[in-house]
Order: sequence, then structure tokens, then C-alpha cells
Amino acid sequence: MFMLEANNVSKIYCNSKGAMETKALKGIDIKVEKGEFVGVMGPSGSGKTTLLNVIATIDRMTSGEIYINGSQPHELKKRELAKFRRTELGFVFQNFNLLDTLTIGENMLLPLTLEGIPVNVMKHKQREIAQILGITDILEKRTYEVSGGQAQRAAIGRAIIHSPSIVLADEPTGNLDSKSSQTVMETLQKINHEKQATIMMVTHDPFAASYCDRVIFITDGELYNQIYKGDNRSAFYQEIINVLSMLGGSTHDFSAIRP
Ligand SMILES: Nc1ncnc2c1ncn2[C@@H]1O[C@H](COP(=O)(O)OP(=O)(O)OP(=O)(O)O)[C@@H](O)[C@H]1O
Repeated sequence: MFMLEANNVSKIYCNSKGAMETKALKGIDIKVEKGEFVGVMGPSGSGKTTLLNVIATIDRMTSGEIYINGSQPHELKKRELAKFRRTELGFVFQNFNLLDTLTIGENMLLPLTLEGIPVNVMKHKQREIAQILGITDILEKRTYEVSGGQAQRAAIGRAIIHSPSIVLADEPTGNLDSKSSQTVMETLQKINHEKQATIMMVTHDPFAASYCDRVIFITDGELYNQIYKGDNRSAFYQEIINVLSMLGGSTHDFSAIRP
């Protein structure tokens, strides 16, 4: 069984009068294995965010099927869907989305707090995850007292602390400088390796994408190509750049070249 299976997923946006406006996804098929780290790339407007939002159940698809860990979340009633999102999904956003009124440690614990997990179990989990993320010494700090890279690592902690079926990340390095981006990508990779977290990440950044096991390219709402990483991340980075240059798109789609 796959952790994520999307079959023939289409999404048509309609305008306020109900008339068809944009075919954002046109029959997308994607299968992701447990423990896989998959990147999604493509030019601006190609449908990446729409795909992620549909998988995240933030948005409804027009047709097709989505299975996450064997369930079809789009078929669930409102209450079960809310529970499904809390327990089966983890989210990482470009702007971290941490709560400023809580400490870094409290932010990390949120998914467990919401499920009423006993305090000693929460503390144990927090210690374990904070150590993997390298943020043990900032758990008592407020969100505005830490760097962007540290905030994003805390957000990754929050996304995985409840062991969701899949972590969905939308441009996790979009607001970070190159050094912090590198730390955040190394952290995601570590979480993927050490906790067997299944991750799907949308990114414009070929450097970030080079940390994935596989990168799926979409253009104009359709799958264009996918490539797998071998042993060498630098070679994979170059392959990603090559596919992106074939795909075209505006230059802002490609971030500054980094080693
Ligand atoms: N709420 C919406 N209503 C109508 N059209 C939309 C809506 N959201 C997205 N679209 C359109 O759907 C298409 C895909 O958009 P989407 O945001 O998924 O692309 P993207 O690949 O994530 O782009 P970017 O890289 O610029 O974020 C675009 O043509 C966009 O204009």
C-alpha cells in the first residue's frame, strides 16, 4: 500500500458565476511510498500549490481519487476530516506559521496538546524530536527570539511530533537565506531518514529539491517528468536544473545558483 495515492486528479477553478475559469490540474497520478521524500517542481502557475492543497484537503478536487494511508479523506464528514487533518497530516509553510504567544517548545507540542496526550509522553517526544532538529536549547524561547531557520526547524518539529502519515511542505525554504535553507533541508532529510517520515514538498528551489529522493515536475496541470536521486546530491541538483531549463518559465522561478 502507498502512503499517498492520487488517481486522475483534476481541479477546475470556477469564477463567482460558476463558469469554468482555469484547469489547474488535468488528470494527475502520483504514488508515494512510506518513507519517501518527494519534491514537486514546475513553473509559476503550473498547479503545484493546487496539488498540495487538494492532497492536504484544504481544497476540493473536481474529479479523481486521493488515498492517504488507505483512507479517502475527501469522503469524510466535516468532524472526521478535522480529526484526520490533525492526526494524519503534518504541515510546513513558507512563513513558519508558529503561534507568537507560545514558546518554541509549546508550538512543537501543539498537535499532541490537541489530542490530549499525557504530559510525560509529550515531554519525552519533545526531547527526542528537538534533539534530532538541533533546537533543544531554544525550547523556552519565544518565536520572535529565534532565527528564521530555527523557527522553521521548530515548525518541522510540530509537523512530525504526532507521527503523521505524510508531511506536506509548501516552499519551506522560501523565506530563508541560503545557509538557513541548507540547515532546514538537512533537518528535513534527517527526519525523513531517522523517523521514516513521508514528505511531499513543493519548491521553486533546485537546491532544496536536491535533498529529495525523487522530484516530480508538473507543467500546465500535467505531469511532465520525474527524476530520482542516485548517490550524489550535486549530480541530482544539476539534473534538476536541466529539467527546469527544458520546462522553461520565468527566471524568477529559479533561485540563485548555490554550490
Ligand atoms: N483560487 C483560485 N481561483 C482561480 N484560479 C486559481 C486559484 N488558485 C490558483 N488558480 C489558478 O490555477 C493555476 C495553478 O495555480 P497554482 O497556484 O496551483 O500554481 P503554482 O504552480 O503553485 O504557482 P506558483 O509557483 O506561482 O505558486 C494558475 O493558473 C492559477 O492562476
